[in-house]
Amino acid sequence: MILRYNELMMKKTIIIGVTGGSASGKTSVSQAILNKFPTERIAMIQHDSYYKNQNHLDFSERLKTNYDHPLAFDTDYLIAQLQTLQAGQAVDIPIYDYTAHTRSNETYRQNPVDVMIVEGILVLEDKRLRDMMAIKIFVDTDDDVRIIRRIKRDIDERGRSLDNVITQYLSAVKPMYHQFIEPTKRYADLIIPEGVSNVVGLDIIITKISSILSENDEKDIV
Ligand SMILES: Nc1ncnc2c1ncn2[C@@H]1O[C@H](COP(=O)(O)OP(=O)(O)O)[C@@H](O)[C@H]1O
Ligand SMILES: Nc1ccn([C@@H]2O[C@H](COP(=O)(O)O)[C@@H](O)[C@H]2O)c(=O)n1
Repeated sequence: MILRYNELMMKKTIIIGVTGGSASGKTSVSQAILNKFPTERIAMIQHDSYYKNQNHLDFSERLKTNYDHPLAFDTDYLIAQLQTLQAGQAVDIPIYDYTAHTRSNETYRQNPVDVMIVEGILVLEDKRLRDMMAIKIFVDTDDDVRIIRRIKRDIDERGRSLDNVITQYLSAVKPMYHQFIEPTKRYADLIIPEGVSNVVGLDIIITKISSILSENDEKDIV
């Protein structure tokens, strides 16, 4: 009985999934949440950090990968690293290079935190990952808004041409969204239209996280 009581009082990292289509505003929503809390209590891991390593492929071969398909990700590694964090140990997370279409040689150290946001287009697609999440959020933004944002971002930040963004959008991003991402909306606890502009939606999430952190503080006192 004492063991059961101790188990109940143990802190375990709460995982919050934030998904939605490409350029829907997942990162902006996650960042807006992070900004409200101390960095030692809440952090974000991006599924994109776990795109498979393609160092063994020529650049021209890397361009043929479908980056919007679940098989493009090493989700097993993400799950393993989340489990390590939940066991109270730090992990070294890969840093992805969108211009090279592969992992860089760098990693960054992530310490365990009370709340971990796991962000990405397919984080609700994998049942094992979904089952680790206490809260699941879908950022819902119209396709036309997303493609406009994506054109701008991919040209400014990810080393792409306009032709390249349009071809990739029509051949992979759009069909994969409808096949794999949009169907995961049904698993979401909260759907946030328009992402970070949705002040009420953000307030609800921030209030919920504040109460999770307060509960954890009470466990510290006991
Ligand atoms: N509500 C919004 N209004 C205007 N621009 C936005 C909004 N949300 C995101 N953006 C912009 O759209 C781009 C993609 O947003 P981001 O949050 O990185 O999306 P995702 O993580 O879903 O790909 C960024 O340039 C960001 O500044
Ligand atoms: N080498 C890569 C890897 C990924 N992408 C695209 O990134 C999108 C996911 O990132 P968001 O920030 O938009 O959620 C995804 O749609 C991939 O197409 C890429 O273009 N190249």
